[in-house]
Amino acid sequence: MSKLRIYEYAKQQNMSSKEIITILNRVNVPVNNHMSVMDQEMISKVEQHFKDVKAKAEPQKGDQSSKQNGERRNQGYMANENSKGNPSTQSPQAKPENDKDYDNLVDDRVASQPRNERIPKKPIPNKPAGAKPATGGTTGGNRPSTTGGGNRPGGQGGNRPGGQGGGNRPGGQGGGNRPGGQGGGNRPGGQGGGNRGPSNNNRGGNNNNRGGGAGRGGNNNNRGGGRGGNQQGGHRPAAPKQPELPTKIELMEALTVKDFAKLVKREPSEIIKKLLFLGIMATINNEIEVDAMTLVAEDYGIEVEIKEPVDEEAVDMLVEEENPENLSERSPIVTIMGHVDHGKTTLLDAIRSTNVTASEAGGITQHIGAYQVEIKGKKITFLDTPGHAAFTTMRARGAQVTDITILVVAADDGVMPQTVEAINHAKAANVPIIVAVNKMDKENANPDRVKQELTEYGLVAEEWGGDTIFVPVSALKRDGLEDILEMILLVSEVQELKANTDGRPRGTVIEAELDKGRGPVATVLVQNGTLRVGDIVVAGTTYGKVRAMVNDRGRRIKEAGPAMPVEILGLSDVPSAGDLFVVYDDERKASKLVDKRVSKVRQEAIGSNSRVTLDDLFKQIKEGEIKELNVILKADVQGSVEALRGSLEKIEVEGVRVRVVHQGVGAINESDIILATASNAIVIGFNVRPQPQAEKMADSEKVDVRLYRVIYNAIEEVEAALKGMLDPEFKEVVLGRAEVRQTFKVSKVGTIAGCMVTEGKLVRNAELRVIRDGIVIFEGSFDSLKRFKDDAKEVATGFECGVTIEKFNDVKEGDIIEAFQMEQVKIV
Ligand SMILES: Nc1nc2c(ncn2[C@@H]2O[C@H](COP(=O)(O)OP(=O)(O)OP(=O)(O)O)[C@@H](O)[C@H]2O)c(=O)[nH]1
Repeated sequence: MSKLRIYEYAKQQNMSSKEIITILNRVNVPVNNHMSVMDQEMISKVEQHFKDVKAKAEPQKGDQSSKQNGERRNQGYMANENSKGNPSTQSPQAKPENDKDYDNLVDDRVASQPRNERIPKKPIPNKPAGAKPATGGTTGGNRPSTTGGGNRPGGQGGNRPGGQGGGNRPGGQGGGNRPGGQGGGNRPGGQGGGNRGPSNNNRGGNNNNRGGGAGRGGNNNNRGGGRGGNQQGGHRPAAPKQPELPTKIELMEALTVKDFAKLVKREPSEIIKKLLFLGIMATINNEIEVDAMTLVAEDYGIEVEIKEPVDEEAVDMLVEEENPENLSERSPIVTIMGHVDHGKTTLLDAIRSTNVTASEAGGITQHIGAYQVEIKGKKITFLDTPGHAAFTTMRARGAQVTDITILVVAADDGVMPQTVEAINHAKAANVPIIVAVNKMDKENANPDRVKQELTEYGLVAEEWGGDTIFVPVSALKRDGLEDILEMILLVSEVQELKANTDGRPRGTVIEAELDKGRGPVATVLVQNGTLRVGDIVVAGTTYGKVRAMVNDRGRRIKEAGPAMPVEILGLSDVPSAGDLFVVYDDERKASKLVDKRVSKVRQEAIGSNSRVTLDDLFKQIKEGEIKELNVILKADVQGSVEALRGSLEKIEVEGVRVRVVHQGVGAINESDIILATASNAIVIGFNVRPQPQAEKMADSEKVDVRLYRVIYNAIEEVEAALKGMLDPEFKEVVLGRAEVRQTFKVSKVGTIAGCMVTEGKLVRNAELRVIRDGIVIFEGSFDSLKRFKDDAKEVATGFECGVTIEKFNDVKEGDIIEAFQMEQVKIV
């Protein structure tokens, strides 16, 4: 029995850990908790204690239960020890001492014990009805009969957990004198009075007055008696049978009381009671920690296995360690970045149309967010979303897709702000940069100036002693394209890019949209393994079976290996750009994971929505903390949403920023407008239109909906709008004046100025100033404005009123109170 822990021993004894701990404390062996190890000596002491109690009890009652096997002895022990409920049949010494805690514990244990758990498995002879509680006595059902002790030979009490309560309740002692006892005598069951016990006992002398109660007792007992034989005495037919407890449960993280109750197949109220006993106040929807759940479960005798919570997100992110033997070379994935108009799109298009993969030549180019080209028998994958916005968004989502960055700098323009940003992004992501000095065909092209300027950012050309590759190109004339591609291959060789074609397929969503005919369509970039039609894919908050795959030439394919961009059909919803995807073997597991993610996202959304209120916005603006333009963003594809969001959120006009409160793919609908009203937002649609209903609603709610087809225009307009939001000009408007005719000092209120409004009106919510002899002596707000005894919102010329001023009591007769407010100057 080495290393036997208390909870294990308790289980063996069919007792709760707490009971054993209590007994150990009583025999002067202090222990910490249910996990404490019990040595042989401790076990002996506990067993000796059982024996002592049994020995004390036996002479008094020929209790059968006490002769039962060890499994039940605790109950026999409890019952006997507490059966002082019937002084006439039991010796008061049966309970060794008056240990209040102990009694409570026992009482609690009994009260909360699931009946079927504690009922002896063997039939108990000669105990037909008495063993069960009267049907009518619900309480009796749960805490047996205790009382029973009173009417029946205590021994029976001993057989059932129920038998014990009497000891705890003073009423129990009355048992002997109660009619219940008589009832028992009259009835076949004999013990019926006992069963009704709890209520009778508790009420002591009331019993005698409650003939009805006694009568019920009798009935119950009769019934009980009738069934007793069949039911082998120990069980109670009347009480609804509780479902069987699980033998083992797994706990991983905090659960609500409701969920935990479900897990252990018990009523939440019962769990709440048990928690209370542990000193934990919880309601049905409160979460309870694993520790508390363990204690409760063990109290039920349920084995608990604690599992480390598995962070599915982390599992997804985890790129399994691949055996180097299984790895093979893969193509590089390239992103093109650079300043506006420096030729990113032209370069991407030029490369695509001149270097299509040999096998795909002839196919019709399709925009799927990425494409592959071939040079010297090797492939290169280009992400088709130029600009660092998309790149950063993906990176922010944990997607490290890019292996190499092509930084496009126009030779006639040189380094510009977005060139610098692009450099910083690439550096932050640790991605090597190849500089494409574009527009070399232009007369004023000055590649040396570009090289010179870039040295400032740590990009030093090889010929100048650095290690950055500069390639002069003309995207327009398609010059230097091969050079660029060769350089990409060169850099990627150094990088030794590898993947396992047979590994678990995983990768990143490049863009996604909802296609009217095809449903959610996502372009994914496979980064490891081989994605096949029929695979079950989880991507962000969506999943599904890959129904079909289409490559960048619009051809249907069956499988896609590493570094291959492919459009997939079959997802249940539209994922977001930058979402990682992983293939799962089990569809159920996939759906469970997605459910979890969806509810997490929803909760986050609720959290953020609650912040998007006008009140809050006003507060923030008033406090000068943040000034924001709230925006709801809708676009045709996820890629545009992300790109637009990235750019918008970078705009900052003198401290005023854009905050995207909601974004999505698809038409602008009514719920967008409702959200816009609630959050005082404007709606930006990119390549989408509002639905007719939404348009109407926007009109009536005066929501500003702006539609664009060019990202740049959207950004420009928003910038302008933000400028309009810069601190508006205010001017003061005097609303009225009043003369103080009299003052009254009232304790707790302060000075009340009795006034006569001489000009305009006084307005309760306006600001005020106190003017004495032409000098402003105080500026503040009204504390109260009254007409006679009633609060007034405003008081007009010619009327008297009472005014108290916030934080100012020094008002005097003859003072002028001027009410004013600040009004925004409208810029026309
Ligand atoms: N002369 C010349 N013009 C070029 C070259 N490459 C691009 N252009 C022109 O430069 C302008 C901008 O080119 P884009 O490819 O749209 O530039 P971009 O960087 O993609 O611009 P944004 O999408 O606005 O960020 C277009 O008018 C192109 O025709 C080039 O090599 N030579």
